[in-house]
Amino acid sequence: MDFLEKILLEKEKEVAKMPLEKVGKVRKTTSFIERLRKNEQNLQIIAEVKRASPSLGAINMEVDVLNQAKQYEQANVSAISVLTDPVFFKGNIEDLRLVAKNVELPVLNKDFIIDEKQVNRAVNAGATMILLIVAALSKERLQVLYEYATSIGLEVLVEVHNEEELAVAHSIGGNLIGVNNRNLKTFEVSIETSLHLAKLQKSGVFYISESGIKSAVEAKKVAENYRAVLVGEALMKEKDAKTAASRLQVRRNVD
Ligand SMILES: O=C(O)c1ccccc1NCC(=O)[C@H](O)[C@H](O)COP(=O)(O)O
Repeated sequence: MDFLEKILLEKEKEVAKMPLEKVGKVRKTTSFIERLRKNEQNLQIIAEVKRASPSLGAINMEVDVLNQAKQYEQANVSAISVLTDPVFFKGNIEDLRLVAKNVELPVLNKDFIIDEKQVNRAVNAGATMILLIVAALSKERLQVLYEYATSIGLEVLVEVHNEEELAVAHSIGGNLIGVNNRNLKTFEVSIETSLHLAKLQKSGVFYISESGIKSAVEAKKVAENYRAVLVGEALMKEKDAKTAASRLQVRRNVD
């Protein structure tokens, strides 16, 4: 069994116990895509709240979640991602609720979403975006969850890792696609994944490079072909997360 299968097995147990909430309205904010449209010149940041991970174990277990989110906001990031998986990432939905209540920014519920119950819970906690991972869902289920989420006003980041998954993300009409540089089955991380898949980009779609961005060096490598980067570990390990997030907003050479 690979790591992703292990995570999904636990997720099924978690979701089975999760109550079905009646979904409310999506929190109002300038959407993430709107922010990307307005800020083409510099690489935008989705800054993540990530206490721990399956690949690293503890990253920053003592984090003051509100303070971390405020530092991200002061650094002018375009969105905040909150990991809500309790078993492998030591997160929870209350972290997301706290962040969403205290920032104006779009908030991404980063989790392994396999069921509408999780989508409703995300909206009710203040998320404006969810993640759907192509490798975690059948194409049919991906399409159903994508349509459900967008129909209630969420933005959906569709995550891929290879050419086949990218084709699936395009075929379901994904307009916000995240290329994860981390292989979720082996945890291997390579920026080459983003560089390779950049050749297959389509117009009208916003592409984000996820994972393994540690400094302006990696940010510059993807800046030409990607509108934003999703960064967790590098920001969670920094004392001054605001400065660290600001440094990643490199020029994109798009004049
Ligand atoms: O981070 C992991 O170890 C991990 C393992 C298995 C599935 C997902 C995993 N991470 C989720 C993410 O995609 C990252 O948190 C996110 O892209 C930020 O990555 P990084 O900047 O490398 O912390």
